[in-house]
Amino acid sequence: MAAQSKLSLPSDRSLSVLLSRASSSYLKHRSKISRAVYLTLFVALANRVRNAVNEQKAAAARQRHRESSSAGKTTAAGVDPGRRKVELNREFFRNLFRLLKIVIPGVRSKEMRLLVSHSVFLVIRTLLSLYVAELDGKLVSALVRGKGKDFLLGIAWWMVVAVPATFTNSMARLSYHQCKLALQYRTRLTRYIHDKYLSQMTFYALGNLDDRIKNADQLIAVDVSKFSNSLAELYSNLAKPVLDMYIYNWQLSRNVGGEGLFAMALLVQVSANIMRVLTPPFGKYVADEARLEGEYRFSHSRLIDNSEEIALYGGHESEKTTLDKGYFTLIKHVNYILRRRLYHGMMEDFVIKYFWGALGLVLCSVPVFIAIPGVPAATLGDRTEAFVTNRRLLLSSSDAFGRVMFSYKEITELAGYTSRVSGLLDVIDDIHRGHFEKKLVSSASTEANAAILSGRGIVTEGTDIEFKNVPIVSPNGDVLVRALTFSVRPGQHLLIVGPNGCGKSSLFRIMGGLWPVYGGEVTKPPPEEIFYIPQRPYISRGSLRQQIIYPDSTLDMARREVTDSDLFGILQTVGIEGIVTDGWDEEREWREVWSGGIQQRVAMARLFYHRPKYAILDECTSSQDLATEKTLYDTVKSLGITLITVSHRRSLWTYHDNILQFDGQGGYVFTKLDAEKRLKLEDEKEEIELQLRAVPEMERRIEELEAVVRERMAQAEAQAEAEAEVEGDEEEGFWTPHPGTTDGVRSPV
Ligand SMILES: Nc1ncnc2c1ncn2[C@@H]1O[C@H](COP(=O)(O)OP(=O)(O)OP(=O)(O)O)[C@@H](O)[C@H]1O
Repeated sequence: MAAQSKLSLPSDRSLSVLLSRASSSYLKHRSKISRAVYLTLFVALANRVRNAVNEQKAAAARQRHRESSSAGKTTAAGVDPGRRKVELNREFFRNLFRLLKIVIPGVRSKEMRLLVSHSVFLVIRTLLSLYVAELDGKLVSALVRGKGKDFLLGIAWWMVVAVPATFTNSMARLSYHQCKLALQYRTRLTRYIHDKYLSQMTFYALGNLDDRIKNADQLIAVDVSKFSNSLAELYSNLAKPVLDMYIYNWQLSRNVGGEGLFAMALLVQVSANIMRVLTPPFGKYVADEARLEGEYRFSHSRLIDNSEEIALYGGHESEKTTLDKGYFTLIKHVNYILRRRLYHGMMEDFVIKYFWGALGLVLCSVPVFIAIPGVPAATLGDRTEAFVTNRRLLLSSSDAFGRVMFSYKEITELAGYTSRVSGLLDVIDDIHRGHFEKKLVSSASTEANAAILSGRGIVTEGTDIEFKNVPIVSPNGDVLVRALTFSVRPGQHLLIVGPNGCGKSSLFRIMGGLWPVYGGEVTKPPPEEIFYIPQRPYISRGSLRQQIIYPDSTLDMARREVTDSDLFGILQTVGIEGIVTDGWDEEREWREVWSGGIQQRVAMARLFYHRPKYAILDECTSSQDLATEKTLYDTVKSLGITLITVSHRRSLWTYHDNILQFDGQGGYVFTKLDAEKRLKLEDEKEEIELQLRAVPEMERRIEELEAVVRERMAQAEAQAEAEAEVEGDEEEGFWTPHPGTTDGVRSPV
């Protein structure tokens, strides 16, 4: 300190002379030095760009090599989006640009207006800060020189400037613009995703036919929001410091000389590069954390969805283990990130606050120590003013630079969210193109199955339902039936039977367009002409009316000219008019209010409301007694609806004309169904089966009886032999006393 204060004294002539000589020689060669410095900078920059391009080319080549070695298994996304590598590379910028186009759709959009007004406030704020820095210098200078009037005037002006400065500060600062922007981004992105997610049955395919996305709900509800916040925050945290850096440094370079500033910038750049190398991949950490959060949340929602079953099984301990495991995996990861952040924060603090702070002070001292020739020596007041202004500028500039540096962490976090959200969009687009990716089970790996899986069938619209050589393939790649051919014409009711898991419901999934058609030809009427009632009735949210007309809206109902009293009539038909207690607008959690049987009848009521051409009834009356089932089926037929029924109940045979019978081994029979004849045959068959079932018991009884007979025969033989022996003895004059007798009386044998 002592040495420094000594150096700064103007009386230290020798040093001043030395410095002024150095500076005059520096000024003499200033333009040459500048040229050399800028040339060096340019060469360094060009080298960095060339290296970056080479790196990208090498990465692309590596990626191509990876893709070609796993041909046929890659997707548009390439890697499982939940786990793909998160880096600040070309892919990140491509993805970010794609999302930016969604969240800021045009120059006239609301988001653009918000961004522009935000930016304007940011510029005004920086210019005002610049002005305040100068004012501060003048005030301190007036203080040092003892100029009271100047000082008071300065203070008054300071207060005047404070009014617009405060307003711009609060407008430019985070809260208002940033939150508004984040909300706008989220709305745009959510709408965009909802449009795609709920079109072409994508929500079904994402969960059932493709396993690249694990928790789509988490991605849409949480990650989109985090991405939007992160993007809005980044603009505030990056745009302002970059602008500050530019303006402050420009002003500083005017005050202290461009080369000094450049030298300092070079040092800062080197240390920043070192820091960047040492910065952990926070983007990947964030993406992993979001994935683990999703998995943990999903375990909880599964517990809630199946609470009754789990409670009845007494499965709470097993569920607790699953939940604990999910939670601790997440927490372990969060703790790991925290530790990495701690070390990284310490390094950042040291470099940015202390090392760069010291560099800044050295820079501020330039005009103090170096007297510029031709320029009159500065007075103490001038030097103070210059120092205070420069120091303020420098503090703001280094603060801005620090924030740019810190924002690297935020950028990597944004990269994490960008990767997850764009991963979801990639997979959705892929599904829309008809490309699915799912880990196939072993049976799918046979060549014959692979050939079926690689094919695609034809789907056409018609009045009948017809399948010609269509394979039924499960999403796991299991070929349930190689080539199925059958047809349903209006009025020709079809019954489908077969063992569990043979592919009965899968047929409807293909018919409904949920599963791809891997071959053959499918003809089917437009979707609105087929109504499907599944095994488990779906009860939606909303009013009682909405339950009956689902998926129609009340507007559709009005368009169909159906009234509430018509609905009541339908409920009477299915025998549940009692559920209307508080009017049609009553809203409750109907799934919990109604029993399974009532839910099935509500599903049938929907069918009577929609009155389609074809009704697919997939075991949907299993909880009904025979009399109710009869009423329901009679009503369906009386409405002219053609039935396609899956049921094991013989009582339903009489309602059908054709039968499609699967054997569960990949074979099937499609034929006319003469219910009466078939029932008779079935009765006879059952009788014979009953008799056959008794055969083993009869055989066992025969064996038992044979054993008894054999035993009796053996006993009789033994007795005969004994008698023969006794007779022989008598003839020879011997007699044997009978046991228990002593009188020598002969006992009869
Ligand atoms: N989303 C899915 N992902 C993977 N495999 C599936 C999926 N849905 C069904 N499967 C499989 O397809 C096969 C046929 O199922 P399907 O539901 O068609 O049987 P089903 O004949 O209707 O049986 P059930 O009489 O028990 O209802 C089963 O092995 C089943 O595991």
